[in-house]
Amino acid sequence: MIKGTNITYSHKNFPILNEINLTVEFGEFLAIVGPNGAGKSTLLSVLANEISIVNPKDVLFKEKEFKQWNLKDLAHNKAKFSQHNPAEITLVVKDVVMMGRYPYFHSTPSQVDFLAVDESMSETDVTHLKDREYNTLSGGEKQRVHLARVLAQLKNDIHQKLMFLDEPLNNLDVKHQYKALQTLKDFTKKENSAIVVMHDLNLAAQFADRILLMKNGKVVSHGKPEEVFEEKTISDTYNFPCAICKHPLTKNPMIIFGN
Ligand SMILES: Nc1ncnc2c1ncn2[C@@H]1O[C@H](COP(=O)(O)OP(=O)(O)OP(=O)(O)O)[C@@H](O)[C@H]1O
Repeated sequence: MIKGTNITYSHKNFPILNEINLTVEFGEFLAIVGPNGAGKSTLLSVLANEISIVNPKDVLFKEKEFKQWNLKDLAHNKAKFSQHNPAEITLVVKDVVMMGRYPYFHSTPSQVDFLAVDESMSETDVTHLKDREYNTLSGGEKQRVHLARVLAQLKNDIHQKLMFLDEPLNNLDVKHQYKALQTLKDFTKKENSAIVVMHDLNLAAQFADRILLMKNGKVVSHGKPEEVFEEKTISDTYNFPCAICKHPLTKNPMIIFGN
């Protein structure tokens, strides 16, 4: 689906990413984790073609460089949920979600676009807010509106799509964190893929197929949750003690930080 080879990136001579290799397969949910400043968001931006790298051949999406893609096709095949959105958007909620459909129509949305918006608002539980001014929403509600917008962008008949999400769980309460992750899991079960930057290691262990653990712009470990979530690796990477046991219900690794 997407392949990164020796991805190296510096900003004004400040090295941020150092020879990162990764492959995300069709149907895979990859969680990128690691301490603050590890380079997670930068890596996601490089993979999503938001930041240019010296050698564009280092990132191949569906075996093509991004510059080989038609922009409209690209917008139908991949979407990104960003950590930072404009503070002010003077639209009502359903129109913000409709922004995700802009790659599909010129001036007037079709029934298909309205349906995609309705479905996405239902998936992130914002249907009851659809006529509210976006600017009056709470932080978590705004976050769910943007998630709906990104989901709406990829509602089409194309197979094997890719969603990038940078800390999508910020500001969400527990129920909505689980609902968002379940929606992403359902998306990946249909041969689509998701690359998600997240801080909650236990949620990553529960939902991700594979984990990419980063520190100082490098990959520390990459593999299944039970391979990556190992006591010494995690406490060394975060420079904080932890214990790891099996979750009593899910049997996934459960990380408990602190002494
Ligand atoms: N435009 C920039 N100019 C200078 N330094 C930058 C720039 N962008 C990122 N950095 C630095 O690169 C490093 C990686 O940043 P990045 O945002 O990718 O980390 P992160 O792992 O996503 O962190 P966090 O968990 O705090 O969101 C940080 O030290 C950051 O300060």
